[in-house]
Amino acid sequence: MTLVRVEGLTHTYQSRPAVDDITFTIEEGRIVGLIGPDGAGKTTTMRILLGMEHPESGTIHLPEEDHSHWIRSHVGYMPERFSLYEDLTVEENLWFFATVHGLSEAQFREKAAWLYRFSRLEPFRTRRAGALSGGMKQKLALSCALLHAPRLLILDEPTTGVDPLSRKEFWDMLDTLKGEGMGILISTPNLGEAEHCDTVLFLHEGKIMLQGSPDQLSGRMEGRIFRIDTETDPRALREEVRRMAPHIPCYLGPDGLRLAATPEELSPIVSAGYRIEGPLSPRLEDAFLATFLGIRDREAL
Ligand SMILES: Nc1ncnc2c1ncn2[C@@H]1O[C@H](COP(=O)(O)OP(=O)(O)OP(=O)(O)O)[C@@H](O)[C@H]1O
Repeated sequence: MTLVRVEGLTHTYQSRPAVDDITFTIEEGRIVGLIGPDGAGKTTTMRILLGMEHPESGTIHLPEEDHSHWIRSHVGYMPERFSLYEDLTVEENLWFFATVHGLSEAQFREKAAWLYRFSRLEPFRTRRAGALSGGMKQKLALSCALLHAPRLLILDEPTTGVDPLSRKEFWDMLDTLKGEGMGILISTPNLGEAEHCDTVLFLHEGKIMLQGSPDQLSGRMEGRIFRIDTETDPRALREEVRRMAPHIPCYLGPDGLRLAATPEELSPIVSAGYRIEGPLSPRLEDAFLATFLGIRDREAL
């Protein structure tokens, strides 16, 4: 079932579009990722969906006519900044949010028991939230957002600044929730996390530059990814290639300098004597970086 359908959403701050004509849907049991650098429009998109900001144009369809009621009843939200009470313990924070959502004490006890198992926060229930690690704080914030059993979760950069192990645990939790049918909208500046999403929206200056499943997006680069070994100075090599072929997106990867181009476009580099390998099997990161660098280079030319 479709939980949210957004069509042509546009919002401007001081005559600069923060969100520019974006359209997407969120289904039950699916994770939609808003991927993009700082200022791309991820938070603004979420704030509009939550009714905190009124879009200049575009429409939002939710399963109920009364949007405010549906959002209050069925949406769990984790804002970008830690928004819990640092002086309250883990349990007191959970209890506070349970009362906000009108849970009875018995309902709270049942839900908290499940959340403690789910988030593995049980041993820390009497610890002040301010004394938790970054990863545990995020698990507590997620637990608070889950107390009223939402159907849709909106998570604004929940894994930024979180250590890799906690980040993996956090994504495991999201996969479990997805398996139970929850729809999830998550934002991140981290390209690696996009692999976990069913649909990825790559935003740049408020516009969707790429949209699709990770396989669809990497598939677009089939036959277009090549590499050169960077045995000497990788950055110097990148600058040299950019000088020879300024319109070809190239970026340093773990296996050398990667180039996104057709074999014909690579001919000036081959003629200069560089040994180019490929085409390689494209990664999702190739689709993002080639698109982003392609736009930036076009703007610079
Ligand atoms: N309240 C505001 N007033 C003016 N400009 C704003 C406001 N909120 C956001 N913007 C601008 O809108 C654009 C999109 O910001 P937004 O916060 O949605 O991006 P983001 O992708 O979430 O990045 P970040 O992670 O930095 O928040 C940016 O250029 C930002 O400066």
